[in-house]
This record gives sequence, C-alpha cells and structure tokens, in this order.
Amino acid sequence: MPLIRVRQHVNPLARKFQTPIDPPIWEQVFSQTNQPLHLDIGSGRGRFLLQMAQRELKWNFLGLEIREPLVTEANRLAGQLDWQNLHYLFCNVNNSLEPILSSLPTGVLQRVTIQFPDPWFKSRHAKRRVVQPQLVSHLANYLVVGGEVFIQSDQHFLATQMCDRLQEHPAFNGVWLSENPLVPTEREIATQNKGEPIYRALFVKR
Ligand SMILES: C[S@@+](CC[C@H](N)C(=O)[O-])C[C@H]1O[C@@H](n2cnc3c(N)ncnc32)[C@H](O)[C@@H]1O
Repeated sequence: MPLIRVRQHVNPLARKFQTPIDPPIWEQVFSQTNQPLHLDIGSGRGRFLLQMAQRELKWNFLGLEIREPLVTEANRLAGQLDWQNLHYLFCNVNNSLEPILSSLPTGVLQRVTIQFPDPWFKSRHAKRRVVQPQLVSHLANYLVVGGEVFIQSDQHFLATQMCDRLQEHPAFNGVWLSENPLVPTEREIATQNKGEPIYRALFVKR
C-alpha cells in the first residue's frame, strides 16, 4: 500500500495548533471503555499501535498525533479491524493531553509510550520538544500506581533529557533498557536498519 506523503515536521507552537481538542465520547471510540489504556504520544503513521492492538485485545490503544493526514489514514486502517480497541486523535499533545486524560474513565491509563519524538536540535527550538515538565506532571496525575512510561530515541541528548524530565518528578522512577519490551516502531526499524544506536528507558509511577 503506498504511503501518503506529509510534511516531515510541524511546529507545535504554531498558532494553528494552539486550540486544545474536545475529547471524543469514549463509548463511540472503544467498545470496552474500562479496559486498560495504552497511550502512544506522537504516534506517526500508527503502525506500532496497530500491531499492539491486535496482540492485546483486552487493552485499548490511543495514538495522539499532530499531523492530521496521518491520523485520518491510521483511523481508516483501524476501522477495518473487527475489534474496537484502537483509535487515533489529531491533536497537539502539549495542550490537549490534560483535557483528553481528564475525560477518560478513572484509572484506565496504565501505559504510555513516547518513541522517537522529533528532536528539534537547536536549543532555541527546545520548547517544541514534546516532553516538557507539564506533560510529565499530567502523566503523573493520571497514570495508575505501577503504570509505565516507555521512552526511546536515536538521539542520546534527547533520551537523556526525557529521562531527566521524568526522573525529576517525584512520582517516577526509571531504568535504562537495552531492549524494547514491546514491538518495534517504524522509526525504530529504520534506525536499526542503519545500524545506529537506540536509547531506551522505562519509568514506573510510584
Ligand atoms: C519522528 S516521529 C516518530 C513516530 C513514531 N513514534 C515512531 O517511532 O515511528 C515523531 C512524531 O511525533 C509527532 N509529534 C511531534 N510533536 C507533537 C505534538 N506536540 N503533539 C502530537 N504529536 C506530535 C510528529 O508529527 C511525528 O509523527
């Protein structure tokens, strides 16, 4: 199937991305709204969650992605599945995460993945990076005790910065991992094929 072409990067601070979304009616999205929820932040084309959703039918999977054409296409593919445990939302995580999490049934958020987020190399663009203290604080507020945050990057400085943001929050305790305990993402496969290193860590909510 041909991949749709979209802009590589969008600036999450652009004016058009500043309005938080209205969360959906979850009963119209998932058939079992009280199942544990896995949230994938920056879900890209969504193939990672597509595989996860087929493996773990007793979980719900929600991808958040700022590039709308990718979300439309990912939801089209998810709609072809029989089980209704997978959905993607077009949003800017940096302003829509809290309204989304606060609208979910209490206690469902059990796993979060943030994989290969855009690095925004220049320090004057650091505010465009997705893992900011406020995002960590929202995750700490809504994850269940024992809930997990798995992060990966091909950029050592970014992986370290994400770990620092999580570790400095009293709710999180993390360890570096050498292997991915889940399934590989598209970016991960591309990085592995180039023989480049990947930095991974797992944080657990206390
Ligand atoms: C490099 S891609 C990685 C995609 C996927 N996680 C993977 O590993 O293959 C990073 C994704 O995060 C999305 N993204 C960046 N900033 C975002 C934001 N503020 N809100 C939602 N998505 C964002 C980008 O559009 C992009 O699709």
